[in-house]
Amino acid sequence: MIDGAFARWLAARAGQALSDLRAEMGFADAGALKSAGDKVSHDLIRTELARWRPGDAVLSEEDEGSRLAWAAEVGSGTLSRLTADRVWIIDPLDGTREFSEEGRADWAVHVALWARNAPASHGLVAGAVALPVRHRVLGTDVPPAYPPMPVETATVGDAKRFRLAASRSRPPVFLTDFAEEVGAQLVPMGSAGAKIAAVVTGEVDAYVHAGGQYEWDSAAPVAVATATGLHASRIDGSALKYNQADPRLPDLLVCRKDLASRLLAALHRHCG
Ligand SMILES: Nc1ncnc2c1ncn2[C@@H]1O[C@H](COP(=O)(O)O)[C@@H](OP(=O)(O)O)[C@H]1O
Ligand SMILES: [Mg+2]
Repeated sequence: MIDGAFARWLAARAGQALSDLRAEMGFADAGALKSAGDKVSHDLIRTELARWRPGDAVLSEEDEGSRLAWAAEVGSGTLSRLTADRVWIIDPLDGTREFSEEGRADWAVHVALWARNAPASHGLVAGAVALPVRHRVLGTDVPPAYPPMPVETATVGDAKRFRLAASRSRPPVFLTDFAEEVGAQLVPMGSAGAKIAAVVTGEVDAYVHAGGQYEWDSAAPVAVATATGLHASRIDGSALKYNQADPRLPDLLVCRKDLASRLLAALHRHCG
């Protein structure tokens, strides 16, 4: 199976396991549901990668020391992903908080493949984002149409207003001022994958994040977004880089290409 189709299959399987877990455990103990979700999805993805892509390295949010490995291991040269030609960058459950809240659909499974000799600047050659509650998997194997087809926003009252997705729990500090300047209506949402998927499908026009994130939070959705033709970059306009020694990737902008220069200029004024 080619990598894009494999990523779709894997994200869908993990998403199904997470939906089953939610149905089994219910929502009475949010902490237990979050921990079980992270573990069930991580274990499933790790097992299938070991079985079907045994020669590839893996960077998963749920690996022990995933956030700190760069500090401890880079010096000793033991971090195998840094010399590997192919690295799967995985967030087994993005939007863990929302996963544990009944009725919410803004959580996702991220599966991305980084390759050393990739033509794209970010190095991502395949990716899939599963949105289990929506029974949808977005993937690079069948990139969604570009430009996105905006959905009806009539219920919001101002259908033409620019819609900007941002974290509902940790939005950038400059977000309110920035939104005001660009005339955007804020759409708070959980999960980086769900927010980038909302840009891909046209539910929102852009997603801005700053203040902290890791490679696994954005790799798969950025792979899909760029495969469709969307703009994805750091908020200073520089390229998103993956499989770096330090997996922190604290900010990003995803939007249609025609909006990018205006939004980057405004971002520069607010945080440059
Ligand atoms: N300031 C921050 N520092 C580190 N991670 C952050 C962050 N803000 C958001 N994230 C991570 O980015 C993902 C999307 O966040 P949000 O829902 O707030 O937009 C979440 O991933 P996980 O759910 O996989 O932990 C969250 O942990
Ligand atoms: Mg995440």
